[in-house]
Amino acid sequence: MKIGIVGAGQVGASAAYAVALLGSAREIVLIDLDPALAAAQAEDISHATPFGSATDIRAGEYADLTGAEVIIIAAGVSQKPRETRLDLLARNAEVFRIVTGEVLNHAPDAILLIASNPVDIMTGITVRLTGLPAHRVIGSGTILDTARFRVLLGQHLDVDPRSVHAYVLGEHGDSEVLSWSSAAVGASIFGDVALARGKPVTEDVRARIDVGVRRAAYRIIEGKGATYYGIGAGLARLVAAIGGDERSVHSVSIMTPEIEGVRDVPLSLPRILGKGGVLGDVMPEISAEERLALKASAQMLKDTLDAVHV
Ligand SMILES: NC(=O)C1=CN([C@@H]2O[C@H](COP(=O)(O)OP(=O)(O)OC[C@H]3O[C@@H](n4cnc5c(N)ncnc54)[C@H](O)[C@@H]3O)[C@@H](O)[C@H]2O)C=CC1
Ligand SMILES: CC(=O)C(=O)O
Repeated sequence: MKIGIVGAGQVGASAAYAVALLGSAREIVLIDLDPALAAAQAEDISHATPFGSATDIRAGEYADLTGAEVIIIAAGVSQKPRETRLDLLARNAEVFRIVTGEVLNHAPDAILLIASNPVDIMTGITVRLTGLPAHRVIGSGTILDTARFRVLLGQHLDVDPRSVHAYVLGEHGDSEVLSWSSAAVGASIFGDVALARGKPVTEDVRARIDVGVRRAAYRIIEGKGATYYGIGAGLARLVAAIGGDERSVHSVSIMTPEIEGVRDVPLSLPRILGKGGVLGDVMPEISAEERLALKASAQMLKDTLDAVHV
């Protein structure tokens, strides 16, 4: 499969590196406003391929996207310390006006994977700008928050996070909803396993893990200026799910007709991914408190998107 990545900065390059190691695509084209950066990233990552997979990676122009089945958009500005994701909206909306037009001209049939922040709003804006159906414009949404949640839940129980099934719903951002009520280890309820293993989910444990997930980006950006390895691996995983027509479940963001009474809103729910993009939703049973939080997150995202004029 051929894929394109627009934005060859830290996130775009990390995604390309992860795709090359996982072997989730045969060919990668990297595009950036700064062609020298794209060329340098492509050359550097190509030197990893003998250790990973037979992936051809090169820098290119928009015309080189012809035939790409998936295009990751990671172009634009990123948060500086103390900025929120929503603070990036006006600047990245301008970038997307240019980028989406070029992408559509050269790869009208591609599935778009949006990574730029605020990712839910950028996903909604991309649907508006391109007119593509919702299932083909997929924001990485809460894949990273879900991964952070699973890591911390796994650490709490000393269990492999791949055996922890838990989702973060709603916004990829401050209003996100950690669904504790639907969290599971293997096929058992997380809280029951925690109790049985002598590590109950107390208020303190919940608060520590909530901050660990919700504030992760702020902590990492304070420490090293940006986050990129986690999302890079997550994007490569989504590419594999689509390219391999896996029908695996990931918490990604798409324009959603209705959730908790809020209509036409971009947000994350667990969804089935395959060749055509999003093939369906797998909404977990969640508590009344989580439903209220999800409604508030959805309403905030809807109000923010409605206020954008593109
Ligand atoms: N969805 C998620 O979970 C995450 C999203 N992000 C977001 O990803 C985005 C990229 O972050 P980084 O890679 O760290 O930033 P970066 O600054 O390292 O890279 C952004 C790249 O976009 C390029 N660019 C800007 N305008 C462009 C245009 N018109 N056409 C083509 N390329 C253009 C820049 O030249 C730059 O190389 C940010 O919005 C950031 O907030 C970051 C981490 C996680
Ligand atoms: C930057 C960002 O969105 C994150 O690391 O979650």
